Amino acid sequence: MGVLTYAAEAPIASGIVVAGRYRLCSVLGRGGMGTVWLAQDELMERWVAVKQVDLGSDWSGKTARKRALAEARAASRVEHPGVVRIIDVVRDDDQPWIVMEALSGQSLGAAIKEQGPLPVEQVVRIGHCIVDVLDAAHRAGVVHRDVKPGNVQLCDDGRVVLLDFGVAHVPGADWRPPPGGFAGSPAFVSPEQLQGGEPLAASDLFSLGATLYAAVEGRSPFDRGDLFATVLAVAEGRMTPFRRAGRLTPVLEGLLQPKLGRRWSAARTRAALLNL
Ligand SMILES: Nc1ncnc2c1ncn2[C@@H]1O[C@H](COP(=O)(O)OP(=O)(O)OP(=O)(O)O)[C@@H](O)[C@H]1O
Repeated sequence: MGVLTYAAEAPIASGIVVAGRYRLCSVLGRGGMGTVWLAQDELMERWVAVKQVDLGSDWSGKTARKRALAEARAASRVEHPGVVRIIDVVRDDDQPWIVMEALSGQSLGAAIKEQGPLPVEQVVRIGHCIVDVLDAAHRAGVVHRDVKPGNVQLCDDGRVVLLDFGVAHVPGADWRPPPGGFAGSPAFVSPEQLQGGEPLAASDLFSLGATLYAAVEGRSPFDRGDLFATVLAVAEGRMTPFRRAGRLTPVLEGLLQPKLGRRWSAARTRAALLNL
């Protein structure tokens, strides 16, 4: 099969075949919305990743199916090598599954956990890739809303890929996260997102700032160890002072501006990263 790097990791194929075609092999990762499996596409004879979307409290699977379709459509709308390629959305036993290209490597979140703070040059490169992806997404009308280290995949071939469009906003989409709460991850969301405001491209740039900060400093600028304290730190714009960011500091400060009018745009961020 195609991606040979998986051969060693993939154990004996399981007996579970999804949609008569995708044989589940091993778990690639788990998130709040479901489990991502490495699977063999027995028809095309290649490796794929399939995301088993949790049904939550809706046992009929109707909401989960809408959610899965919305996620797949949002990601498919952005044509960029830095966005995970969606192959299909299939239904098996009333459960929706998103079929994607299988990416090698590990998430940025896993890399930080394993290695601690990453070198500035590496974080500059990651920043470059993700700001480019976000710019493409925003031009396509998609706001990701959950940019964080766990959703950035560092592939073995150097590709940096944005994952998980599960709470992305697309105008006119059929499914939206329930109103009232906020979509995203507390330690990485912008203050305006926390207040449940309209989805804005600028909010993704704030989350990019928090993600790059976490990569270079080893933890989110607002992580206080418990949810309430973390949310308060975001709301009050109190970030932990920089210790390792070095020449990345002005870019991170620009992206992490709590006031929308002062926050750096994708173009300004890209230009600044180029000059570092
Ligand atoms: N296409 C893929 N190829 C390889 N690994 C993947 C792929 N998609 C996801 N993963 C792995 O699975 C993990 C969880 O994926 P994902 O973030 O899409 O799930 P989720 O349930 O939506 O998570 P969240 O908690 O952010 O909502 C990722 O951190 C990544 O390591």
